Amino acid sequence: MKLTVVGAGNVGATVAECVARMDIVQNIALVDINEGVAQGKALDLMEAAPIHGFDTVIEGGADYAITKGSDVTVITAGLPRKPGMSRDDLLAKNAEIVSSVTRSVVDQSPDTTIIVVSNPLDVMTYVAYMESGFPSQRVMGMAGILDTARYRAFLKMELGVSVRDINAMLLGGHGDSMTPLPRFTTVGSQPVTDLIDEARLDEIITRTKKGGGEIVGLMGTSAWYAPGAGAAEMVEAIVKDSKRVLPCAAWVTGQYGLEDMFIGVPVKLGRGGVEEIVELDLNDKETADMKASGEHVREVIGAYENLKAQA
Ligand SMILES: NC(=O)c1ccc[n+]([C@@H]2O[C@H](COP(=O)([O-])OP(=O)(O)OC[C@H]3O[C@@H](n4cnc5c(N)ncnc54)[C@H](O)[C@@H]3O)[C@@H](O)[C@H]2O)c1
Ligand SMILES: O=C(O)C[C@H](O)C(=O)O
Repeated sequence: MKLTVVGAGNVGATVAECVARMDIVQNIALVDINEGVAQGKALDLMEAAPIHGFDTVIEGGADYAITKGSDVTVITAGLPRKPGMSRDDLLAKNAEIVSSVTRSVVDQSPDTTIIVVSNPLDVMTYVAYMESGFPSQRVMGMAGILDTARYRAFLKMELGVSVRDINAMLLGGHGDSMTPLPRFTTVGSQPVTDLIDEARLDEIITRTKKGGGEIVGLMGTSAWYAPGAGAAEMVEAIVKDSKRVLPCAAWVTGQYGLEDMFIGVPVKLGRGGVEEIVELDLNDKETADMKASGEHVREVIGAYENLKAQA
C-alpha cells in the first residue's frame, strides 16, 4: 500500500510520521511546493525509522511523479489561520490550492481515496470531490475525529479516567456549529450525563467547539499533533479495511435531513472508503443543531460557488 501526503507543513509531516510509525504502508510520498522542506522532512523521517523500527519508505519532493499509484491521499496543503481569523476566512486561497493539488493527485493516482484536512474543512472536501470526479465513497474530510478527541480529552481532564474508556460521537460541520452529543457519550459504559452536571458539561462542549481557536490563540497558528493523528487514524482504517465507525465529513444524500454536501457524520471506514453512513436516532434539539450546522456549510459552499463564477 502507498500513501501520499500533500503539504509537508505541520499537519502533513505529522500525518506522515504517525502513519510511518504504524508501519502499515510500504511507501509514503510527501509532496509540497516547497521542495526542500518535503525532501528534508522525508529524509528526517527515514532517519527516525531505525529508532522507531518501521520499514515504510518515505520520499519527499515537489513533483507529483513520486505520488504515482497511491492507494490513499491526505491533502493538507493550504494556509492555516492566524489569531482573529475564522476557518472560513481561508476559503478563497485554500480553494485555489485544493483544486490544483486535487487535479495533480488524480492524474497520478486515479484509484486513490482522498482524505481532506485543509480548511474550511467541509467545503474543501466538496472542492476535492468536484475536482476529482471520484465517487463520493472515495472522498472524505477529517475533522470529527479531532473534535471528538478534544471532547474526550477534556472529559478525561474533568473525570480523571483513561481516554480509552470514554466513548463519544459528534456530528456537524467543523466549526462553532459542530454538534457534540452528550446523549451518546459514555464513560466506562455509564452515560456522561450521570457523571457531570448539565452546566459543567455545557462548558466542556463550548470549549470543544472553540478548541481549534484556543490553540490558535496560544500558538499564533493552528494545531497539528491531534489533527495529524486524526488523519492517520482514518488512513489506518482504510488500509487495514477495519470497518471502524468514526466521525468523518462525508457526502450526505438525505441522511440527517441533509443532502449534496460534506458534513460530519458517523461512517464505516474500510478499503472501499466511506462504506456506510450510520444514522443515529437524534432528538428534536440534536436534529435542529444538525440542521443549523448544515445551513452554515451550505452558506460557505455558496460563497465558494460565487468565487468560482467570478473567476
Ligand atoms: N481539518 C482539521 O481538523 C484541520 C486541523 C488542523 C489544520 N487544518 C488545516 O490544514 C491546513 C494545513 O495546516 P498546517 O498547520 O499544516 O499549515 P502549514 O503552513 O504548516 O503547512 C501547509 C503546507 O502546505 C504547503 N502548500 C501550500 N500550497 C501548496 C500547493 N499548491 N501544493 C503543495 N503544497 C502546498 C505549504 O508550502 C506548507 O508546507 C490548513 O488549511 C489548516 O487550517 C485542518
Ligand atoms: O482551528 C483551526 O484553524 C485548525 C483546525 O481546524 C483545528 O480545529 O485545530
